[in-house]
Amino acid sequence: MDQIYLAAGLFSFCGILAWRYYSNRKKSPYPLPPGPPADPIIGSMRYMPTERPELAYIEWGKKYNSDILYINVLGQSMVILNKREDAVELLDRRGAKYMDRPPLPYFDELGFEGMVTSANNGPYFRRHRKAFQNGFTQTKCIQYQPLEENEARQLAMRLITDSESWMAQMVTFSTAIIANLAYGIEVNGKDDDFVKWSEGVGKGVGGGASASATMVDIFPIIRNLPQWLSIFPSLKLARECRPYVKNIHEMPFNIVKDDMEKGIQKISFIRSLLEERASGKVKPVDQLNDYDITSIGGTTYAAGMDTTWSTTSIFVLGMILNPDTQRKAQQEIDSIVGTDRLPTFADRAKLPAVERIVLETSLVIVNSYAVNRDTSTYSSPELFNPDRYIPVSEGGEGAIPPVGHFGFGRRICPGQNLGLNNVWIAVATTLATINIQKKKDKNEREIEPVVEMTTGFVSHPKYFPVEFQPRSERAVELLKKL
Ligand code: HEM
Repeated sequence: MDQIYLAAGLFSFCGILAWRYYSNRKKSPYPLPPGPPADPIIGSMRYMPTERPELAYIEWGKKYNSDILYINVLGQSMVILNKREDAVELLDRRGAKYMDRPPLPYFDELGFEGMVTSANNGPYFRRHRKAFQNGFTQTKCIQYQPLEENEARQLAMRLITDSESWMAQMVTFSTAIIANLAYGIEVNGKDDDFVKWSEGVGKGVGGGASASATMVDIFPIIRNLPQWLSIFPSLKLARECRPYVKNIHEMPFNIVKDDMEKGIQKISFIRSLLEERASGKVKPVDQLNDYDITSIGGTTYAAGMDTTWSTTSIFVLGMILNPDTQRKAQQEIDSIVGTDRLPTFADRAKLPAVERIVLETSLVIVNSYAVNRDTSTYSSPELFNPDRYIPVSEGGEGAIPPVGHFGFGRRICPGQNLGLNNVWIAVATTLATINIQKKKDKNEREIEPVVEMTTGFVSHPKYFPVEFQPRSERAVELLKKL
């Protein structure tokens, strides 16, 4: 009997593929952009890169002499944009037309069915987007600055005392900020449950390869396989990490509800949504039910945590490979902030060299990799060179800021004010107190970091050893004053 079902399943499956292949071929009245050759039925599947797809797309661009590429895998069409102008034109200017998302079965299997990131335009998308946009305006983000300053100082102290686990300290930093502002929960160090869950969620999100490219995305039917038949690596990974995703949705939400019932006063984003709902002043179209609020909380956690620690890790890499850039920013901090106190957000406008490092760090977020590696926009885009942004009037190149590291148009990251603040304060505080340098082996020889980025929805550098040397005893004293 099982064999009959299997044969029927395979037959229907091939039928669906053939139908998708032929209907797609017929539908195109205009010539398609160039791309890798396609085989019958499976399309260009055998050319699909499994690792670092953004690099393959750049190579295809050169090979087919086009900034816009087309690929069809199993009937699923994809257009790849390698050039800044095209991305801005299509995703910003004509954003209303291109704002929808393809189905993301891998992320659904992982437990992110409710995240706004995968929702298409409609009432659900609009009420979630509105909650984010209202919650994280530039003005609203000011209230989180004392929390961010405090966490950045704790981060610097932990980098000094436990350098080996520096990447886990970055995860702790971003988790501590998000857990506190979203739910009013305090996170205690890298062994806290919330940090462990963040690592589990990060592993699952990282396994998403480029969106829509895992086996689960290509053959969503395999989501029906029972647990014991999770034979495909992406299905197995999504199922392994699903409990962490469930935890970050449910546990903190229940803690907030519990606190409210017990009359415990703690300010948080999720609490403000629950209180707003209870006030009865919300328009029916913006009303959020428990599922909405739980999903908004889980999305805040996942979207804010992984991106922030990835960016701060890239900053560390940039600093050990570019000691002169580091010294220059430290000199700027010393001359503006002095050495008797630590930097705060009040110093931000007076620290342009630090700001340029934050900008340059953003240049390498995978989503915008190709568009920001265009040599007609940046000379030597492969170099970590924050000075490229120095205005022409001050003798610099006056390069324009990168685009796309916070997305585009109607889907632009609603947490960008908060995200940039988190990264800025981590960069400023670390540079003020620590020399970030290559670790030395037992023969006092510097260990060259092997620069390898992970493949995934959010890409980060793989672990490399670093030495975090306090700049002075005074700097350590200031950090200890917390
Ligand atoms: C340095 C930090 C951050 C970076 C680099 C970043 C980057 C991005 C990017 C590139 C997107 C677009 C993804 C896409 O088009 O599929 C995005 C979307 C999003 N981000 Fe961020 N983000 C950061 C921090 C945050 C924070 C702190 C929050 C939470 C408050 C947040 C919430 C979101 C949400 C909800 C979306 C989905 C928007 C939509 O689909 O309409 N992000 N982010």
